Amino acid sequence: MAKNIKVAFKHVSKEYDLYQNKSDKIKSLFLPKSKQNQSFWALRDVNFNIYDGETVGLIGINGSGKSTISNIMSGVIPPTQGEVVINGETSLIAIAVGLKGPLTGYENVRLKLLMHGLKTSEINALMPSIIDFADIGDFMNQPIQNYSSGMRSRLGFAISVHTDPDILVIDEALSVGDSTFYKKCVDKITEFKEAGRTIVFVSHSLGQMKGLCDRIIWMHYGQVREIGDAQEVADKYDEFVRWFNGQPKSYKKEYQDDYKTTQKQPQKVNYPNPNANKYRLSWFDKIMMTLLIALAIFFGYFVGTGHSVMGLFKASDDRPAENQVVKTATTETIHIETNKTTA
Ligand SMILES: Nc1ncnc2c1ncn2[C@@H]1O[C@H](COP(=O)(O)OP(=O)(O)OP(=O)(O)O)[C@@H](O)[C@H]1O
Repeated sequence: MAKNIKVAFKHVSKEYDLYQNKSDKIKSLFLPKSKQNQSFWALRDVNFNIYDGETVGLIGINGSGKSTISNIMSGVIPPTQGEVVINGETSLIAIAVGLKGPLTGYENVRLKLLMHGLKTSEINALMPSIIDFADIGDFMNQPIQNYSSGMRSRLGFAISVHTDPDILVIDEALSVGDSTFYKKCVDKITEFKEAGRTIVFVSHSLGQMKGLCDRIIWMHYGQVREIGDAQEVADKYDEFVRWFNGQPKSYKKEYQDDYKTTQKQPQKVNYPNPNANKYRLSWFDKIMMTLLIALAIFFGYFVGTGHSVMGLFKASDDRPAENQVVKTATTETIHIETNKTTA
């Protein structure tokens, strides 16, 4: 029987612009691509399918593109080129994604579940179970910017598993929890697997990968190096890491620099993203953005300096003469001083 594809990456590439400063970033919205800064291809021509009910691991050294894939898969960022097909609803659990720092634990739960389309009554019904799973006590009332990474992960995991997703993407979220929480998460993942859900798992831990995954995708500097049986790919990756760690420092640097340089070079073959127009800014959007930025600077100036906007519209004759202003200020100062002395 043919397996149903849950996630398909077809010639997917992701380009990031390497900005020197914030103003470069704003300028890039308006400049043609040819005049912009250097770019970096975090993913190049990535192809894979993930099937219904599979648990697939993403492995690779730092910067190899694992989180870029998990973010594209979860709709957090768009691909630059190629096509991504997702058959179902994805829920991403990652330490740095999806939770809003200034909001409390409770507020984050409500916000995330509302975004998943749940009604208030459904959220209220799920709340006790989420609180129980996260097990962070009174911290539920605190803004999550005060949480440790383990606590964020607990809350993120608790929320995501209660959204009942078709595809669960877990990006390094297990690596920061303590062993009790880890066990709880693994039990939940096993429950998901047994229920036939699809899981994508990003981790640096080969032990976790071998224990939980059916297949592994090994990413290497933005490209797929191997896809296959979890045990086999994990062993090959382990062998590579051991080999690499055994190399002299100068060789390691040369190896890394060579790949990074290649990642800065333009694409040789371009595969269009069929959904690109969904993400592209139209000229209308650009004009509206310019107007909004101009208005923000305009009002920001008045808020920052304490001047009144109405002052702009006053006839110049109505404005007090310079010496008059000085006189008023002096009178006020004397008045305040007098009050202070009498008090
Ligand atoms: N916003 C960005 N702007 C520029 N480069 C970026 C951006 N985000 C990621 N990158 C680069 O893209 C590459 C892939 O990053 P990604 O976070 O996907 O790697 P990773 O495999 O998840 O790494 P790690 O194991 O360290 O989490 C890295 O070289 C990173 O520096």
